[in-house]
Amino acid sequence: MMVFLLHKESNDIMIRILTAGESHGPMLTAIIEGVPAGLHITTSDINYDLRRRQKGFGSGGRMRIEKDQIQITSGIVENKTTGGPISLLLENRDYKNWQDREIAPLTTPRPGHADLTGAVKYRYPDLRYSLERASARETAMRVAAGAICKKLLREFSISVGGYVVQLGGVKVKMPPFSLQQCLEVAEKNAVRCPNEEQVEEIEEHIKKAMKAQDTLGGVVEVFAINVPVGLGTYVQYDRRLDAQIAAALMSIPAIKGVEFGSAFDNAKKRGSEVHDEIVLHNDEERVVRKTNRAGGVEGGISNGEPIIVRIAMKPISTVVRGFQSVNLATGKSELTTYERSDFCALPRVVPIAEAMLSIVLANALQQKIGGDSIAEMKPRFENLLSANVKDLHLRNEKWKFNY
Ligand SMILES: Cc1cc2nc3c(=O)[nH]c(=O)nc-3n(C[C@H](O)[C@H](O)[C@H](O)COP(=O)(O)O)c2cc1C
Ligand SMILES: C=C(O[C@@H]1CC(C(=O)O)=C[C@@H](OP(=O)(O)O)[C@H]1O)C(=O)O
Repeated sequence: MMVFLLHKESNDIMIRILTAGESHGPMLTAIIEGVPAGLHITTSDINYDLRRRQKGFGSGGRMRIEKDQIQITSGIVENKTTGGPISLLLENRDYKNWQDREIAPLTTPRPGHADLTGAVKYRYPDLRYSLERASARETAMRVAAGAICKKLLREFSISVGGYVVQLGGVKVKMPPFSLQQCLEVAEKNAVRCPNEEQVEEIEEHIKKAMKAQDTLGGVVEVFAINVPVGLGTYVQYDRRLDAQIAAALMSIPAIKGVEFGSAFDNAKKRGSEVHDEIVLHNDEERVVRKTNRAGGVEGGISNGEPIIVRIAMKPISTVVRGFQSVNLATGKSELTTYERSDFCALPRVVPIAEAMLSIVLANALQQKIGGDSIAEMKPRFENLLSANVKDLHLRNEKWKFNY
């Protein structure tokens, strides 16, 4: 029984996700490996977040075509995970509109897209191949996989959320709410703004850009609460929790900046104004922080404070007026052409960012405590939580650092 309760870091247990599919192909696929057995999952759990990913003011015509509904094809039997790989399918309803159509090749690369880089790298005969796979359509599968990871985290009372904190040049005046309350307010409006008083202003801002046939980006904040101390590690660069979170968030198409806590503001200040002082909690059994400017990670390890990360999205690259480019078939200078596009996808990035954060945290938790089933993980997690600074038994005598 003692062995059962011991938790050790295990690198071979891993939650891994692979997705496949083209934006206008018949369907998208995901395989999720490493989810422990016994986790309750229904299609509604996944569809809930898929619906959230489709909702957002500023979307283009495509979101009126797709009605994302997941199909579970393995790894979940009678609404419980088996521990085997989970496979998911999602139909692209737009496929039938492209099927059997004669499609002119795309030969003039659009700046801000993978058109040119992908075609040069893979030697494509048509730039469309790049956009088909680089498209953010694929993030639907990340959200589906993320919904499973979220459910796993929730078994351990860890919750993840997000909202918009800046849209284009409009900064949200953050209300004096908890992170969870901000999420709840934001979910009630189409721009995912945590301040009800600014919803109209933000919608107007998007409307103006749309009227000018232009596009917008902005900043999203994602958070995770009740994350235990000890996820991630500094022992190798790629195992640092902040590095893993940053990479996962940066992998979302059009995300070009990541900030932990108030990192960019901190950079302007003196150290004495920035670092989060350590104080005894009322019960004196554990230590907590007076502030959380670090955003919940120190030395690549979660420190028990909420993980708070902001991500910057560039304005959507496809603009109606077009950009100067070169037609690679004729060698002539040409304006890019416009087919269809989102004007602002920022509100829809919130569930995608939540999914990416959940995937990283679920994997880090699995690495920390291990376990093939929820039943096995639960006591290990309790053991992790009950550990506190008093258990450290730090020595209080002089010593020599000898090898
Ligand atoms: C939810 C979401 C929707 C997007 N919709 C569009 C779109 O309609 N038009 C567009 O040009 N880019 C859109 N993008 C961004 C492109 O996918 C992205 O800029 C492009 O693939 C190049 O990748 P990069 O910006 O990461 O370099 C969207 C991104 C996200 C996250
Ligand atoms: C399909 C989705 O997003 C798409 C992402 C995208 C891009 O270039 O990334 C371009 C648009 O697609 P289309 O070219 O078909 O209009 C978006 O609608 C989705 O989010 O499900």
